Amino acid sequence: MLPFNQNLQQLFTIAQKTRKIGIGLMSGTSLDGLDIALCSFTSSGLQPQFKLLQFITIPYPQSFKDEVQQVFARKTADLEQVTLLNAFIGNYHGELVLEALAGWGIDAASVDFIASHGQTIYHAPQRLHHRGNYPNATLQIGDGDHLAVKTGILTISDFRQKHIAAGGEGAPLALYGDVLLGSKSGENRILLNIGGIANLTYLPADGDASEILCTDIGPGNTLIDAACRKFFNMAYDKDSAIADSGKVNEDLLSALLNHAFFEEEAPKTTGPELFGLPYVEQAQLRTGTEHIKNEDLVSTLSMFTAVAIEHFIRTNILAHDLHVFISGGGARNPFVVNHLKQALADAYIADTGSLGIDPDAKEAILFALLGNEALCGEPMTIGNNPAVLMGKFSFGH
Ligand SMILES: Nc1ncnc2c1ncn2[C@@H]1O[C@H](COP(=O)(O)OP(=O)(O)OP(=O)(O)O)[C@@H](O)[C@H]1O
Ligand SMILES: CC(=O)N[C@H]1[C@@H]2OC[C@@H](O2)[C@@H](O)[C@@H]1O[C@H](C)C(=O)O
Repeated sequence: MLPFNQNLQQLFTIAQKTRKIGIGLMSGTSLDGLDIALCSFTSSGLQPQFKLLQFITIPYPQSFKDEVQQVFARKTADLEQVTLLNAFIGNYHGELVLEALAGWGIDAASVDFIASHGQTIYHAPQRLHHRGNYPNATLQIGDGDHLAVKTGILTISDFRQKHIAAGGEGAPLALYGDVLLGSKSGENRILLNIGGIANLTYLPADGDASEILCTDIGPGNTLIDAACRKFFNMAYDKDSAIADSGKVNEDLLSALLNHAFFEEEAPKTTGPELFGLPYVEQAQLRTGTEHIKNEDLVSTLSMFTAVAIEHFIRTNILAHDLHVFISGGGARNPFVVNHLKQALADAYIADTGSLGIDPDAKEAILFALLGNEALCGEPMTIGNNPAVLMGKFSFGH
């Protein structure tokens, strides 16, 4: 036999294993920390036998958040900073994986793969960039080679590019995990994730793939967090204490809800590039609400998130007997969740914990699952969504 790259042999061996141990990594738009989910898989595809073995979120230090914020969702940024962060984040995430493994008393050599989302720094689907000649685009940094070499573990990364290459917007990828882990015959389900951006997957009771819908909805916590940072020097509105102490400004709320994105047909994606503080400031100028109390602003932004979700569900998902399962940090925001419970009074609403899926771990589990699919799955056809296996392979040696 001619000599060949032994990494390919390793890849083949791992793909053939009947039980794989994989780590899913998610660093979301909230920039709160790195979510690390250690999972085991004994199959792929429509009946994934999967177990969450360990989960941790390692919070980012403020200095790291500040460095990423310099380039995050900004139209102009220091290109040197982007370049440095790409390598730095890959290596840093590798260190955090080793730290988590040490904390769990698990040897890196017993982990078959890491599936890493990276850090989104800019999301630019055509519906946002409006530059005719350019395709849908998105950029996640924290290169997989650095993670692989740091940990010595096969790393699969940069999942979103293939989705775009196959006709999608690069998100939401939750579709693939939600269909596999969240479907239940006989129950109309919505899996709602309230992270920085809110998204949902609708899974109809009859499993009709043409009815399944997975889309971003609008802001999740991103605007609430931005206002808390700016006016209260706090990372977020813990247990919605600030929103509860303020009053919703109805004029500003109407102006915030008045954007073409909300009328566009789903599936669609968005990000803090659109729903950032400048969006709020423009709505305040239009309505003469620049001087409302900071507490009222946080109340109004929290209601904006809640009402955008409620409207989307009411107008797009006409099924009855809805069971809504919430995940993401927003599941712990009582102001938002209580509004949804009141406004969607006919629906059963709980967090994904009641499905056995830790609400904080759900997105990291998704990437572990996508990594497992990349190794040994088959492309899934779900309606008109891209039917592709995603992710790029990096080797530790
Ligand atoms: N106790 C709490 N009360 C209110 N809000 C909370 C609480 N805990 C977390 N959050 C919110 O959840 C956010 C973190 O959510 P999450 O980790 O799901 O975001 P993310 O993974 O960055 O999002 P995405 O994947 O959508 O980009 C925090 O920034 C905060 O706004
Ligand atoms: C480009 C990007 O990073 N998008 C994220 C973001 O955070 C929530 C929402 O916007 C979602 O579309 C996506 O993440 C999840 C994991 C997804 O792809 O399903």
